[in-house]
Amino acid sequence: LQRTNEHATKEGGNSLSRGPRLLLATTGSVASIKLPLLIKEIRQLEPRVELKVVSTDSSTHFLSSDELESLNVPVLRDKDEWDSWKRMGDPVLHIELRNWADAVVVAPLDANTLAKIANGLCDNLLTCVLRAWPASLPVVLCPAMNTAMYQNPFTSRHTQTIKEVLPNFEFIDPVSKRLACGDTGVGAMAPVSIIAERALEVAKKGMAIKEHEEG
Ligand SMILES: CC(C)(CO)[C@@H](O)C(=O)NCCC(=O)N/C=C\S
Repeated sequence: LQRTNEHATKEGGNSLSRGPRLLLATTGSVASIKLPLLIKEIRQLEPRVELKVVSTDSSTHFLSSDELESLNVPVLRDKDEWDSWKRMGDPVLHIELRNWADAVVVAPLDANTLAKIANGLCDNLLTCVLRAWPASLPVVLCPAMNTAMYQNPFTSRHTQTIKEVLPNFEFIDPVSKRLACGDTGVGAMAPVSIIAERALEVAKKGMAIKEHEEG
């Protein structure tokens, strides 16, 4: 329980005393291997940033646990939700994270999670955070998938739906590069440098919005 309380906003901490709070998320794309690079880049740009990571169970195939340990960042998984709630009054992890973060960056966003967001599905920690996410705060989605998957009509339909229903969600589109399966084509996650720069911009914007809302 102690672990999850750390997500609660610190009472009395004035806004100048904290850096932007960024929730990074990885999903079931090979591009999840870029998480350590993304974290390093973000910390170089803004050493005061506070980071937490949510990794879907599919994503864990691409992230070795000892590599995650060395990242020196809390990585929350679906099981953490179940470990931390036993009875009424216990913290609800996806709400704790929703209240803690100034912005969310999903890098990489796999086709499955794109489809879930577009249809309001929330069957894991990440999609529950996004389903509860405030309309006033930013989310950045970085799709990454095989070209054939990216060209499937559902990709553009789901993307368009999200842009219409959730205008505070924005996309950093994939690029054409050599993919994990050997193909070369559109579907590779955008460059880490671009994602890191945008991640900090939206985290600072989210922090300012929250300060304004909290008065
Ligand atoms: C994996 C990485 C990061 C290597 O530079 C790049 O190719 C990428 O984002 N690929 C998109 C995901 C992918 O490849 N999918 C799986 C089957 S093709």
